[in-house]
Amino acid sequence: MTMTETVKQNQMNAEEYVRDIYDKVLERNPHESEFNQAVKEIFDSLVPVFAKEPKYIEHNILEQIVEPERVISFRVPWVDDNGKIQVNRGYRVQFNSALGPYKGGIRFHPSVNLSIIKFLGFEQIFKNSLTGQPIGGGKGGADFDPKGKSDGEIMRFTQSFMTELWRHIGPDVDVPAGDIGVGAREIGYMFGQYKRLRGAYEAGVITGKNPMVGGSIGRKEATGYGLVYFVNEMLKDHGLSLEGQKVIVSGSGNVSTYAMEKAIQLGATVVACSDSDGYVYDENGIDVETVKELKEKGNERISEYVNRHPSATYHEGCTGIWTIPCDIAFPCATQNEIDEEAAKTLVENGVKAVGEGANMPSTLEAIDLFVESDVHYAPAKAANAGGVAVSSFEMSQNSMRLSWTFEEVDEKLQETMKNIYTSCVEAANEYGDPDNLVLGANIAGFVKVADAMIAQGVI
Ligand SMILES: NC(=O)C1=CN([C@@H]2O[C@H](COP(=O)(O)OP(=O)(O)OC[C@H]3O[C@@H](n4cnc5c(N)ncnc54)[C@H](O)[C@@H]3O)[C@@H](O)[C@H]2O)C=CC1
Ligand SMILES: O=C(O)CCC(=O)C(=O)O
Repeated sequence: MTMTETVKQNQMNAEEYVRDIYDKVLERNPHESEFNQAVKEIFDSLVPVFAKEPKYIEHNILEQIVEPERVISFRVPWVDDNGKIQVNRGYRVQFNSALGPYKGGIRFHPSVNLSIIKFLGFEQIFKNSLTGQPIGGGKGGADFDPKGKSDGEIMRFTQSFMTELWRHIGPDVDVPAGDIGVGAREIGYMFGQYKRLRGAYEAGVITGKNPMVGGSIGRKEATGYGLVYFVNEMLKDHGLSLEGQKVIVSGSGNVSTYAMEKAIQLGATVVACSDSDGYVYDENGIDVETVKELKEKGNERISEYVNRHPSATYHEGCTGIWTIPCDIAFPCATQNEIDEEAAKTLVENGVKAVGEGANMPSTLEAIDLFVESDVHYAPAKAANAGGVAVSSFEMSQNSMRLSWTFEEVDEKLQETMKNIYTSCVEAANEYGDPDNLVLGANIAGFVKVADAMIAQGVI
C-alpha cells in the first residue's frame, strides 16, 4: 500500500471501530440518554486519534473505557420529621481507576438516575486526567430532594447514605466530594458518619470539607474561579479580556456564585443569574453578596433578590435567561440547559464566548453550533476542572497533615487552569483543528488515560 492508501485505510478503520463500539453502547444502555450523549461527544473527537494511533484499536480501549469498573446501587432509608419512613435510591459509579483512586462528586437531586450518574462519572475520567493530578473518575448521588428539608432530615438522610457508601470508599480507593445539592454541610455529615463507622479519622476520604475539619481553603471558590481563569486564558489568546464584558451566569449555587464573583473582580458586569424557578436581571450588575446571603446562608429562592434590589426584575422560567443579549455566557446550573434554540439565540445576540461551569450544559446540537460559529467555546470537562483539581490538592494536604493558605491554593489553581488550556490548544493544533477546544479537551484527556490503561494490562 502507498502512504496515502495506508492513511485512508487507517481513517476508515478508525471510523468503523468508533461506530461499532458506539452501537454496542446504545445496545447495552438503551435507556441512558444522558450517558449516551456524553459518550457520543467524546467518541466523535477520537476518530483522528485512532486513525493516527491504531494501538488504541488493537487494545480495544473504547469498549473497556465505556464500561464502568463497578456500579453500586443501594437503598437509602431514613425517617422524616413526621416520623414517616422514606426510601431513596443511592448510587456510586466507580468508572475508571487507571490514573488513581476514583474521584468525583455526590449529587442529591430528584432527577438523579443511573444514566445521569454514569454520564457524570464518564466525563469525570477525562476531566480528572486533564488536571494532571493522580485521580481516576467516579460519581455518585441519590434521587433525594433537599429542597424544603429540615437540617435534621438532611443529616439523617446523609448519614443513611454513608452507612452503605462507607464500605466502598477510602483515601486510596474512592474519594467523593460535593455536586448539586451537596455542599460543606452535607460533606461534614458524610465525613462524620464515615469516621464513626470506620473508627478512624481518615481526612482524605472525602473532599470539600469545611477547613476546620481538614478541608482545603479555596475549594469552595475553586470551580467558579477556575472557570473564569480558563475563559480569561482563552480570551487573552484572542486579544480579548473580561474587562467591560456583559456576562450572564445561570444558576445561583456554588459554581455560579464564585464564577460571578471572579468575573466581577476581573472587570465584567454580571447582569443575570437564575435558579430552577426563574432568573433575575439587573443591567447595573448583580450583587453577589446578596446572592450568597440568599443561597449560601439562607435557603431562599432567587426571586427574593428583587425585594432587596428594586432595580432588578424577576422572570419566571429557567430558559429565558439565554435570551438576554450578552458578551459571555456561563452556564453553571445543570445538564442540557442550553439547547439548539438557546444556542442560536445567544449566537444571534452576538455572544463572544461561552464557558461551561455545569457538566454537559449544552446539547450536542448546541455544541455543534458554537463550534461552527465564531464563538470561543470552553467545554465543561476542561473549563470546570478547577474544583476537582483543588479537591486533589485537599487530598495532598490531608496526606501531609498541613494546610495551604488561600493564596497558595489560588496560585496553584491558576497554574492548573492555564496548563489545562494549553493542553487543549496543543491537542487541537496537533489534530489540525486549532481553536476547537472540544476536540482538544477530549483528546488530551483521553490519551493519558488510554496509555495508563494499556500500561496496566487487561484488568
Ligand atoms: N460543585 C463543584 O465543585 C462542581 C460542580 N459542577 C457542576 O456545576 C453545576 C452546578 O453545581 P453546583 O453549583 O455545585 O450545585 P448547587 O446545588 O450549589 O447549585 C445548583 C444551582 O443550579 C440551579 N438550578 C438547577 N436546575 C436549574 C435549571 N434547570 N435552571 C436554572 N438553574 C437551575 C439551582 O437552583 C442552584 O442554584 C452542576 O452541573 C455540577 O455537576 C462541575 C464541577 C465541579
Ligand atoms: O471535587 C471533586 O472531587 C469532584 C467535583 C465534581 O464532581 C466535578 O468536577 O464535576
